[in-house]
Parts: sequence; structure tokens; C-alpha cells
Amino acid sequence: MSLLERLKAAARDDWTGYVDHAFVRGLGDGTLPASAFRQYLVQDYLFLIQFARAHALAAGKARTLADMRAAKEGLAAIVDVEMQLHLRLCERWGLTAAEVEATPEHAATVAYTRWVLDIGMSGDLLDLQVALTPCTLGYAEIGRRLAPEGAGALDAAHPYREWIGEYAGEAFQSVAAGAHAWLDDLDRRYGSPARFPELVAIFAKAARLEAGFWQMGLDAA
Ligand SMILES: Cc1ncc(C[n+]2csc(CCO)c2C)c(N)n1
Repeated sequence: MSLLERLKAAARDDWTGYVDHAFVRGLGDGTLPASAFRQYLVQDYLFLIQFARAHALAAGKARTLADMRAAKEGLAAIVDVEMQLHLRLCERWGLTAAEVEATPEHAATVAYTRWVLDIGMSGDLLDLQVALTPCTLGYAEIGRRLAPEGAGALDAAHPYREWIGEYAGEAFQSVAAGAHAWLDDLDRRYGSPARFPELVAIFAKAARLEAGFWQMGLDAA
């Protein structure tokens, strides 16, 4: 079993509470209130700025050039791809980048991002990648779950079609497959049965913080 499968099995309830959150179901069937999505979108942009720092920290934690390259791919996926999607969506929702950047971070955003940065500061590269896994591989799972037939099969009028399409699309799924393989590689080199309970605790906490992030969106509805 891959490390991801073992972590998911050990943190089943926290994982389900994240990937099957009411916010996700509302995104999928289009019933999510616009106010909830807008709150999410603004905070997610602020979130991505901090997660870019976490990926840069991963490059600094790397002890091999191959690990540094893998961390760089994650950083590029955020600053070159994901943040562009957000800016396009923000524009559509009548928000400029300057307005979004000037918005104060919500407590849920601070809690999640600074905790990940702290895991990265105090732990090694495996700890940090496990803390980042619910983010990358959770969104890949959600993308596949919301668009099992591919984003092209979604109704053109679906309000969250572009968001779902981004995470269900081939480009992101391939980034996620790379992250999955890298996680297993890190586990082979740095993992051990003795470390597993602590990795589960990190993974479960990240999944709960992801659920808290969805809830922050819903609470604004
Ligand atoms: C709260 C929240 N969690 C996860 C993601 C998805 N995401 C953020 S960085 C990254 C790695 C680069 O691909 C991914 C997949 C998000 N946008 N917002």
C-alpha cells in the first residue's frame, strides 16, 4: 500500500470529513451559495501565497537535487498555474488581485498555513510533505470525484465548472501523480514504522484544517 493509502486508512474519519464536506458536495451539484464560494476564493488566494512559501521551504529542506526539483515543481504549480486560475475566477466574481491581497486573513487561513510552515520548520522533508499531502492529493481526489467523466462532461452552465475542471483536468492530475510518487519515494528513504503514528497525526490534522477551511466558506453564506 502506498503511504497515502495507509494514512487515509489510519485517519479515515478526518479524511472523509474533508473530501466529502458539505462545501464540496455543493460545489459538485452547483448548489453552493455564491457568497460561500466568494469567501473561499478570496481566502484561498491568501492561502496559496503562504503555501507557496511552504513549497519553497521544502526546497530548502531538500538534501538532494532531485528533491529540490520536486519541491520546485510544487512551487511552480502554485505560482504559475493555480494562482492564475484564482485571478481569472476573482475577476469573474468582480474582485481585483489588489482587493484580494488587501483582505485580512481569516483565522482558518492563518491556522492552516502557519501550522504547515511550523511543521516544515521543525520537521524534515517527509513531515512537511505529509502536511502538504491532504492539500495536493485531496484536491486531486475531489476533482476526480466531482467530474468522474472529465471536466468536459460537465454542464456548460454549471457555476463551478471552471474550478472543478482545473482540479479534474489532466494537467493538475499529472502534478498530483508526481506528488504521490514523490511521497512514496520520501517514505522509502526517510519513513519507518516508528515514525508512522506521528505522520498519521500530521496528516489527520491537515485534513481537519482543510475541513475547517471549507467550513469557513460555508459560514459566510
Ligand atoms: C485550502 C486549499 N487546499 C488545497 C488547495 C489545492 N492546492 C493548493 S497548493 C497545491 C499544490 C500545487 O498544485 C494545491 C493542489 C487549495 N487551493 N486550497
